[in-house]
Amino acid sequence: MTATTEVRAAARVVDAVKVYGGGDTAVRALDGVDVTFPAGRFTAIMGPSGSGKSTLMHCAAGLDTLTSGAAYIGDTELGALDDRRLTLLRRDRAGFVFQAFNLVPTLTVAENITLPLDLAGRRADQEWTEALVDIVGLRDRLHHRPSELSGGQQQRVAVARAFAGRPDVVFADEPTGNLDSRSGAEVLGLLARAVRETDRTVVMVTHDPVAAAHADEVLFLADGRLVDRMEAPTADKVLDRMKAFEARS
Ligand SMILES: Nc1ncnc2c1ncn2[C@@H]1O[C@H](COP(=O)(O)OP(=O)(O)OP(=O)(O)O)[C@@H](O)[C@H]1O
Repeated sequence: MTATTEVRAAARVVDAVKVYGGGDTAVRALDGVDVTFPAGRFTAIMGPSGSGKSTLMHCAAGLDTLTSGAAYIGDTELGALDDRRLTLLRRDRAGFVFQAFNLVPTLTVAENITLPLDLAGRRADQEWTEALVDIVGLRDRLHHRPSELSGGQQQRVAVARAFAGRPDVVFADEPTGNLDSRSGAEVLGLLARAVRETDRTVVMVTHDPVAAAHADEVLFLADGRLVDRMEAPTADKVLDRMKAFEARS
């Protein structure tokens, strides 16, 4: 971090409420959440199953809409955009890593990495792409197809792809859910390194304390509310915090 005291928000939600359904069966998945995801930081969102983690991430990323409140990427309020402009904003200013790697099987690793840029008609920044390829350690796999890679390698391609367009923020939803612990640790290390070395922002949903420990800060949700946050997390500290929530509920 630099010496500046002002925190620039890569993304944020203000008094975010999300209600699914209506009447007796309505579910209040987010119940008045205020969260800032600081630029240049790796933030993990944790909480028990059903606490609203995915809902918060999807609404912050413009993949879903809030019932009330506001979500911003940078200074742009997502609720003020029509569908087309929202799609463009997601494409140009956000990156995504999901549990399923979502690579295109017929394209090479290199083509998968630059696919979002190609679809947007943007030219890949050669220097940036080269740096990403080195960060994720795929230089000798660039001309392979996804089926020729291990799961961990495929997810590393997805990480490079998410950062390819220099997005303001990369949203990762259980990015290690399909990986063994060693590959998972590698992917998390790469996410942390990409944040550090390229000054990007990552917001990651996880239920795994070991994964959360790779983040700079962990936010804890319970019943759709932000109940705690932890700087410089360790897996043990996160696990203890989670146990305390479970004991209370
Ligand atoms: N499309 C939907 N329709 C109705 N209810 C939903 C929908 N999506 C989520 N919910 C409900 O909203 C609440 C929050 O769900 P969400 O998926 O955000 O939680 P989560 O913390 O990500 O859970 P998990 O760790 O199990 O993935 C849950 O009670 C869930 O059942």
